[in-house]
Amino acid sequence: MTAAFPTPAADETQRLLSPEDLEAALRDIGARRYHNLHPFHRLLHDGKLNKDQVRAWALNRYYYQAMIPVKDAAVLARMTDAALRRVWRQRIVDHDGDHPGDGGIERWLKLAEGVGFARDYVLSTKGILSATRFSVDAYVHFVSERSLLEAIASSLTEMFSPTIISERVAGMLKNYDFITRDTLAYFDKRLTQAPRDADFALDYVKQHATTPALQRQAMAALTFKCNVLWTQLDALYFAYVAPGMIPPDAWTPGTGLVPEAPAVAQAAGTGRIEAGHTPRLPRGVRLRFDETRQKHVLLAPERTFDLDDNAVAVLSLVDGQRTVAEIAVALGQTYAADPKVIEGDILVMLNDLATKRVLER
Ligand SMILES: O=C(O)c1cc(C(=O)O)c2c(n1)C(=O)C(=O)c1cc(C(=O)O)[nH]c1-2
Repeated sequence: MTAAFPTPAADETQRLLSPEDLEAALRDIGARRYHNLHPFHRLLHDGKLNKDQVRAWALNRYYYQAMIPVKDAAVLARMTDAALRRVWRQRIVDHDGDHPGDGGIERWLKLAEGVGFARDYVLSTKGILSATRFSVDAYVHFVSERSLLEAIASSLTEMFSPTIISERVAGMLKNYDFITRDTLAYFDKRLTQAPRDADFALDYVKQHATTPALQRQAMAALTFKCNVLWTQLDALYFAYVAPGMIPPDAWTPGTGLVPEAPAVAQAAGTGRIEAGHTPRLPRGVRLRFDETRQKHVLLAPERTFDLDDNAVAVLSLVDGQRTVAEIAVALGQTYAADPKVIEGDILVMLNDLATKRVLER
């Protein structure tokens, strides 16, 4: 099965690397293949995703988080040395916690809830992409079937995670107004857990990869794991960014969420929009055509809302001059429809936008 992995050049295959050179070779794999380089992460960290795309990331990544302790239990089951198990079992405790309400998985659920998901929907894993499931499950199978050295080496992506985590937390806090420090609390603990885990795993690999063949296996295991992470982002990009082809049964925007509180419009001071009001876009909110995704969006500071054709037709007439009733008459003429019926529909739509604070009267 190792044929599936890239074969090193012939003169490299027989050479035993010093532990330092082995570490350098492993770091080089990360420098070229770690998921910080993936375009989806670049968009995520730079604030270029809309809220639904961030939601898709949080939802799918939940499956990775939930399966990490399953993976680590499989690694633990390969260990015949009690001292080794004592160290490794901490990883399971970190994710599961010591009691209900504690641990990394719980903190990831908070992150998913923080971006709007209903907890039960996330827990059900119903909406995750099949490709996410395939990649994560492949990781669990890998550590169950390969040698202990390969299982441990495959966790070495964590050598590179502190950098990406710092970049992600800073970028998301700066670029998305729906993300708070509380929502991202998951990552606080990882900043100390990941280096501790990675140092241990790296020492183990440097000590136990004592032949050229074993060193190649360790490198291939890390390459495989980089691919586990990379393919998850490929799948997210394909489904939710471009071409935006969401597979059957995967999460679609608008589902699995906790309904937004109806009082938000009032709290935001916008008030309900009625037929006689003249709606307008608040300062900083613009109607724009997104060339990449070939659709109209409403661009608000640090947020983007996808618009359907009806919303675009209405918002093209929202100019701070026309009343809702006048907009309904204009659209009634364009579409040869009863303005009163249109007015009712427009009011629902406009008030929904007002609730999201991208429209005011
Ligand atoms: O946020 C990230 O980019 C990131 C990356 C990785 C990784 O490199 O595998 C892990 C995590 N986070 C993480 O939170 C985590 O618990 C984790 C466990 C493992 C592992 O292979 O055992 N990797 C990672």
